[in-house]
Amino acid sequence: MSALAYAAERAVAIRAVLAASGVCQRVFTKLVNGETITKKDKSPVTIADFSAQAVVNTFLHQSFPADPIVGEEDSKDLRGEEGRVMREKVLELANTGLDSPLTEETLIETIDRGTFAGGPNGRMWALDPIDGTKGFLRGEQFAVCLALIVDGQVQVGVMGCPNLPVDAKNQNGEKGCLFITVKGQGAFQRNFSSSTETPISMSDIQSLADASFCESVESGHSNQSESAKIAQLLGITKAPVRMDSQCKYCSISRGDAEVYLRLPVSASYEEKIWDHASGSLLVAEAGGIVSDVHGKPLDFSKGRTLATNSGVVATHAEIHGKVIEVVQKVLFPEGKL
Ligand SMILES: Nc1ncnc2c1ncn2[C@@H]1O[C@H](COP(=O)(O)O)[C@@H](O)[C@H]1OP(=O)(O)O
Ligand SMILES: [Mg+2]
Ligand SMILES: [Mg+2]
Ligand SMILES: [Mg+2]
Repeated sequence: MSALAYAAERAVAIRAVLAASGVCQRVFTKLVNGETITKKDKSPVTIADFSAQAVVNTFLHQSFPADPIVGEEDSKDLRGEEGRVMREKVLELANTGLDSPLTEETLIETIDRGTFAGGPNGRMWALDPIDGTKGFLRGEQFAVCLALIVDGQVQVGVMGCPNLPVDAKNQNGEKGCLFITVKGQGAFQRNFSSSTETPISMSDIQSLADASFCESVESGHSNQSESAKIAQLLGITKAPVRMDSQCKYCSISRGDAEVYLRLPVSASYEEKIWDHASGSLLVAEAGGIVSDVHGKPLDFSKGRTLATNSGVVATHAEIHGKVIEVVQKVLFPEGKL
């Protein structure tokens, strides 16, 4: 029997994401204010973001040394005397997730392997070492997200969600789950505590009146007043589930909610490929459709951002057309684009 496509990449991605998730979990209880830097775009970054990127990049380099990486973080804030305190903490933390320790020098080099510009040709990994840093800092949802993109198509996606209950019906039960997908091979969940994988699929509700939708906690990331109007027009009566990070893609993929809306807040913000690559393949493999607000597929071949897309609409395949129709009506009432 021939091995399944991308079996090696899948296995390495799982090991890398589990190791990086462990690093994030270990640091959480020890984080203090001074260990958070505010980036140029006003978003926070912590020692855990840098360390998780170093850990994943190390695993990728060991197994696929020729593959470029599009990673969110770079080492700028860790360099020189100014970055010394942060650099030492990142090094110590990253090495808790690695068998062969990095040095200060190899740490910087490893993090900066994530600076690839992306594009339409060949293999590349897209990495968000912590997606939803604000959720991470609040002790709520965040995800370590890794995807393999080949010629602009996402082929493998693995997401680690340390704070996500393994069963949404038991919010106080075990937490920490991994979501795994390979194009054409389905969507799976396993718990951090076991290697048994369970197939997952979206819920195929017949009536939108029974549906619930999820969206960002941050009103600056998604237009929540417009999503409320859309929900009302669709006949959705349940309150939205607000959650940080690509855990939203994971939640709808296993049927916790039916619709994920991410409506543009400003025309100038371009979504990053690492924020959507793994999650969008998971939803597609679980029976859903992911598009932008115009119904256009997300295009991962344009560089580090989804430059030709606007927002995200992810739903079960059966209701996607209807949801896009209403999204268009609310966002573009005059039919203007
Ligand atoms: N202005 C913005 N609009 C949309 N998304 C943003 C914006 N600023 C940062 N993000 C990114 O949105 C994602 C969080 O989405 P959500 O709000 O759905 O949890 C993160 O990837 C976050 O980056 P980061 O990875 O640094 O946390
Ligand atoms: Mg960030
Ligand atoms: Mg992110
Ligand atoms: Mg991030």
